[in-house]
Amino acid sequence: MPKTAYVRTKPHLNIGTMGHVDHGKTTLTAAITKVLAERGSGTFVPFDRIDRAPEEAARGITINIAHVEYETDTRHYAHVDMPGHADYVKNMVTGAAQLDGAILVVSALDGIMPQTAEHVLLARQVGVDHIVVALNKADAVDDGEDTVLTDLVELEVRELLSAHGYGGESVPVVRVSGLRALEGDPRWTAAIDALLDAVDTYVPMPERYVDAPFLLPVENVLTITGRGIVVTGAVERGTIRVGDRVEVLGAAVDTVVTGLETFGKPMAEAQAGDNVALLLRGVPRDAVRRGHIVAAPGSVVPSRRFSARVYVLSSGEGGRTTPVATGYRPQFYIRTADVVGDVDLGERAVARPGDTVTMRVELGREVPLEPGLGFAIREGGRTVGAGTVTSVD
Ligand SMILES: Nc1nc2c(ncn2[C@@H]2O[C@H](COP(=O)(O)OP(=O)(O)OP(=O)(O)O)[C@@H](O)[C@H]2O)c(=O)[nH]1
Ligand SMILES: [Mg+2]
Repeated sequence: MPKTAYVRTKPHLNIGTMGHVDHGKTTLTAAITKVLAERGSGTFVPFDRIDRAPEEAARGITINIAHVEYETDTRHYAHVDMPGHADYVKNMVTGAAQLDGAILVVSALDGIMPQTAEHVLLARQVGVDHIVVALNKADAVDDGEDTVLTDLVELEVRELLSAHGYGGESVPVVRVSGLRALEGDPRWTAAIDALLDAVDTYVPMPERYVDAPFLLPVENVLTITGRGIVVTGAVERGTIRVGDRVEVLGAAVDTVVTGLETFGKPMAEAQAGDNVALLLRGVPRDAVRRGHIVAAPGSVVPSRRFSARVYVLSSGEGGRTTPVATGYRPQFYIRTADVVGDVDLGERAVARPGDTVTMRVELGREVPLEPGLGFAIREGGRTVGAGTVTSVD
């Protein structure tokens, strides 16, 4: 049976759930799809279809990012559910790199925890401009007559967001219970509606550069035996049609797009902002990986060297306790890529935790770079710095 084609009837945005492990991101994601399915706009995606890898089920945590789609009255959304566990921040960064806005999930029982703060910092760095807060597990807080405990958590979250330039006073904070909404409790399904209204109104439709040369940072790669490979990700800019030629930077591959889909629905044309799967003809398995870039041929020149302004996280923010010096070689997280890089601090030579410095970086491999591009610096499983490219050398 031929699959039904994707019909673009509403503006499309990419959002996602982030926050500390176990605060309820996957439960909330399932609840959102359930509430909307009952409104007749989308399909319910149960919890175990989001965390579906055997290791995820066994450990009760999210490891891989998962995508679901849904529609509100005014918009079509691709929603990325990201892992909260400290060991999988790598995967979280890949998910966040595609977002137009994020839902920060904070358990009202626990308040801000280390990955709550780390995710906010990383979101800022990879270019997520708008955050809406879901104060989850509101059903479980023993607040008695007033809501003093939850009020304190809310205050704390607003301060955290302000500290990272998100204007915490004006960020919508909605008290929800993903778990009770999934069970159909009307008080809490109404809270999901309120959360979606906040996302619809607070996260603006970003400008889409549909006329720019095509660029898509690869999030995932699948092999279809005999047909080629499929790469998935969000289109950063431009437009692509079946039959268009592309190159894969990082893999040194020239090829043709032979199929295009979004959430299993074929499309003739994908444009900036769309979350898509591209079928690429004749590309050997294993040639393309997460972090590579699919682009219009000749449209970008990748480079290894750049200058940047970098904030070195303080130890209180989970960063290093000792200074970094010229010769330091951490991992740089740029779009969906992570690449090792050599740091040169010039005459300054050292940077202490808490400092903002200018540095030159030489990456281990070429990636497309441009002034203004944000990135994170990680080392030994923790985030130690956040920066912005100032010039490409
Ligand atoms: N009481 C209560 N429990 C909840 C709520 N939402 C989630 N939980 C419980 O919290 C636990 C963690 O929920 P998940 O949805 O897996 O949390 P998560 O944030 O996706 O976790 P990671 O993806 O591993 O970071 C589960 O036992 C849920 O049943 C809620 O609104 N109220
Ligand atoms: Mg989860």
